Amino acid sequence: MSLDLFSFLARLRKTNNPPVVEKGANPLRFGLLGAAKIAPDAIVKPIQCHEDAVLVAVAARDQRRVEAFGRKWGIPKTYDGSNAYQDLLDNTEIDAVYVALPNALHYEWTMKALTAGKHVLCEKPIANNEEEAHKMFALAQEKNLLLIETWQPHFHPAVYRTKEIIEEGALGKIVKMEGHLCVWSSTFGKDDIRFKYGLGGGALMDLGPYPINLLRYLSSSEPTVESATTICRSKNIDKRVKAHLTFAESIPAVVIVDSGMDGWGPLQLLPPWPKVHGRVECENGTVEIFNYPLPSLYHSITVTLTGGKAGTERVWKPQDGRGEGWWSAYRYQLEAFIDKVRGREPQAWRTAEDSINSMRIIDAIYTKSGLPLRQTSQFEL
Ligand SMILES: NC(=O)C1=CN([C@@H]2O[C@H](COP(=O)(O)OP(=O)(O)OC[C@H]3O[C@@H](n4cnc5c(N)ncnc54)[C@H](OP(=O)(O)O)[C@@H]3O)[C@@H](O)[C@H]2O)C=CC1
Ligand SMILES: O=C1OC[C@@H](O)[C@H](O)[C@H]1O
Repeated sequence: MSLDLFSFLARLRKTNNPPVVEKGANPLRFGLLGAAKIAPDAIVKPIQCHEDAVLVAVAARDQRRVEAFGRKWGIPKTYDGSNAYQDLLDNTEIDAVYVALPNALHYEWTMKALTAGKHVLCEKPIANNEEEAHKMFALAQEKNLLLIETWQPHFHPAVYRTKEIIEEGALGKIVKMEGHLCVWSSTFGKDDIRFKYGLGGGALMDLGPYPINLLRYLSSSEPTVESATTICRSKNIDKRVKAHLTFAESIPAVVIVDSGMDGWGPLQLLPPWPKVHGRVECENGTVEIFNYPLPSLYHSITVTLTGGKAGTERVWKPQDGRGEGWWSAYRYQLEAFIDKVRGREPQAWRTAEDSINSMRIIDAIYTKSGLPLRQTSQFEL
């Protein structure tokens, strides 16, 4: 499939500025915990273009900031101050919340949201550690509410297509795998939540879910962690992590994440080419997906057969099923969430087990590398 620049830019423009659609009779009412940087792309815009969802409120600590956020995104109700998040949860007109808080607060506010009777989409990683993840999903089950960790690549048809290529069988069995997510050091400010141990920081927490989940998804198997090495930027805050894993049938794999790649050029002011690919080597060839974390921005799926013949695909919408070429992975994810709440079978889903295992692997990598697990929340129900 060739990549025509005009349609590429037109698609991207629509992904970033999706149409605001008319809502149905009784849309699912969402509240947003935290006026976070990720929120516009991950939930505000997807809701704008979903006819069965409406964002009714946002809560943030600072009044000026939350009011500005509410105005910018047309959110009718704002909550501020030290009780803002709980005030939003006390709003009985809200059906579901999106938790966009630092990792260390995911447990507390998901537990509180479930207690308040809300369905929850919680940002990745779901918790500080596996122990917390177990308790969160146990409460969701007890309350008969939906809880999902938002790892959006799982919902994008390009990532699905990569799995399908492997499962079609022509490439033969998987022999080895690698997954990368390495980004420029200037991506984050010095005070970023990702650099604070008490907020659940660390490159593995922030970036690790991407390659770990990609390889689990593509191979439909769970790994054991053999070894891991880290480079830290400060005490207990990993900047770069390299982990060796073994998946089912003894498939070796390597996962590399880095939150501090050097720039290049004068004073290293220019961004490096990010390492954002997953590669699966099989008996008869390899498949590589470039930019699986943000496939709606751009991606490529390249299959190279042993002997040299290569082909590249780009997949923006599913062959069967709902979706538009301009939908972001977050939009596909919201579609699945709403399908599930409404009792319909979603096109893709992430189970409790999936998220709990993801935390188990993160914990195991920290342990193997000699770094402590992220601290369990002090919050008790
Ligand atoms: N799925 C994805 O593609 C992505 C997911 N993420 C995830 O989303 C979450 C938020 O990340 P991001 O948007 O980058 O982060 P931000 O720093 O922009 O947002 C964090 C939010 O947490 C709130 N907050 C509450 N307590 C604290 C505290 N003690 N210190 C700092 N902030 C606090 C702030 O809320 P307030 O508004 O109340 O001031 C802020 O809005 C993380 O879990 C991250 O892993 C991030 C990027 C991409
Ligand atoms: O979820 C994320 O996706 C992309 C990364 O650059 C970012 O740090 C992370 O939070």
